[in-house]
Amino acid sequence: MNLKQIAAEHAAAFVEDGMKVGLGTGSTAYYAICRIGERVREGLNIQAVATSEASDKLAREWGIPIIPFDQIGRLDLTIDGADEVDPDFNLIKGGGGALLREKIVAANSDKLIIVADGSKAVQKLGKFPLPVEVVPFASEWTFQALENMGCQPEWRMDGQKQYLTDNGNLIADCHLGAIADASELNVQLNMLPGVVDNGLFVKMADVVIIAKEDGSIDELHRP
Ligand SMILES: O=C[C@H](O)[C@H](O)[C@H](O)COP(=O)(O)O
Repeated sequence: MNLKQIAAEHAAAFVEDGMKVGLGTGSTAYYAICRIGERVREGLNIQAVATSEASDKLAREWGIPIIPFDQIGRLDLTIDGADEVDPDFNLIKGGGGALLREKIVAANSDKLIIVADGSKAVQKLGKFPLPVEVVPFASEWTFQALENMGCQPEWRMDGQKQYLTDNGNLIADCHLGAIADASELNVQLNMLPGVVDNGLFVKMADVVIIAKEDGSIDELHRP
């Protein structure tokens, strides 16, 4: 079993009968969806929402009942991955482009459980380029505004074309280096007209599950 799978399967055990569950996106959340799917096939009764078209498809393949977001109500928990996790439970997410739906689903969850291998645990966020989701209208103007803020943005590409999120928006990956104040940066970015959201999840994670090189697991709970 690889480390992502170890962390994800540990988290899947948090899901109980009757729960409403948010399903994350990415190569770590993948294993959580598969494990939850196995449990559904064994008789676990849950309702779920997915944070991306890819996770929606995977969940349906496993037979996990997917409910439209606006019909499911408050979620008991969401299991998702992250690109970076700091000691204060702040995250960078969106390496897979799903940050907006992930943040909405996380905000609608009683508990956000983050699963990751040890490489994602950092002292300071920012080595991983911070994804910023930008509406296509006036996108070069927004890009310039990000540059003026010193964010060193770079459009995410999909071959020769600009990458498009599930919401039809663009992603500017911002090469920030160590982020001094994630909370302040989160607000500053989201105040820019044209920015839909960014990949900083400030104190949204409740539990962080890290699988380490030796196969052991750190299960950290936000105080
Ligand atoms: O947009 C994608 C998500 O935020 C992912 O959860 C994040 O990028 C981590 O992905 P992975 O588990 O593949 O490293």
